Amino acid sequence: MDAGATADRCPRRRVIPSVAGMLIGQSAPRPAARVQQLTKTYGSGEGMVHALAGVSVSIRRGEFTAIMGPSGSGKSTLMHIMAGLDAPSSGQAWIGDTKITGRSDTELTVLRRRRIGFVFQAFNLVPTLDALGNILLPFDLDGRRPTDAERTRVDRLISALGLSGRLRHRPHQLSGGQQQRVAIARALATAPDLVFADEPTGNLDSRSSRQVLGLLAVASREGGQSIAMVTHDPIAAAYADRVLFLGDGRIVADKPRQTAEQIAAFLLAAEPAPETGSATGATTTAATQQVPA
Ligand SMILES: Nc1ncnc2c1ncn2[C@@H]1O[C@H](COP(=O)(O)OP(=O)(O)OP(=O)(O)O)[C@@H](O)[C@H]1O
Repeated sequence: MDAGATADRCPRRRVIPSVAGMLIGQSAPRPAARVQQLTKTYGSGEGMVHALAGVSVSIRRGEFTAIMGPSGSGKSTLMHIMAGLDAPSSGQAWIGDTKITGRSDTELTVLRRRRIGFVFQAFNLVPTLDALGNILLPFDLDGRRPTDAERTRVDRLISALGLSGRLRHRPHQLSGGQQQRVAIARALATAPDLVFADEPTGNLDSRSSRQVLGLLAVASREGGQSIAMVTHDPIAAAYADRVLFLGDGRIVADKPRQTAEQIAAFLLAAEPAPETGSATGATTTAATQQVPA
């Protein structure tokens, strides 16, 4: 683990000399995560799939980034490699200043536990723990109890997510949406530097979705947390500061905050052509073009 683990939260100020010899402070926050020339190939021969075909991109610190694209475009693969849950076929990945490609499973487990929060489609809740036990699990796994300030923060999350009346329920006693909200509270409980969320609103009604997206937006805007969220939903992506679009395992567009209508229009224009003829099994999109990191 590198020494930058705690320092990463506080972007260093890069000092550059002006022409007059004065020193001008310029904020140059390092990215929360980045990948370079990432490829991921599954299978071989005729069945080979290029899930990622040379992706270079950064998740900026303190920003809420949405990752969109057609089904099979590589969104989950990219997120899993960025989070150290999967290894690329080639290329490199960093979390903060820590290069994660080539690290051992043990090192990656500690890194994830300390610095990353996860919300996945399959909630990954522990069936034998009640909702509160699941929410507090990151502290248990780190071998410590929450501080008073952390407990206050957790209580606020529980209340904001409407879970106060469900804390003693085990996952099988909760609805899908409630389980999803428990997973979100757990992901944000330790205020990790970086939160990866894969379709976090996939199982939620529109009111719960707004609550969750609002929480993620506040976590980045006020808490300085960096959020990377995979979503198919233009309304969800409209909460983000930045929207990355994937197609054919490549970044095809990188846009600042968009309205849901702008996002939907872009997705429509990028829909796969009827006859793709792709040899790789990946889809060809009208808007496919590599965008530099
Ligand atoms: N374990 C695997 N074995 C073989 N192929 C895989 C595997 N995981 C993913 N793929 C393939 O890699 C490509 C990218 O998959 P990925 O799950 O990253 O796409 P996605 O954009 O997240 O899709 P969706 O929106 O449907 O979840 C797809 O063609 C998929 O079939």
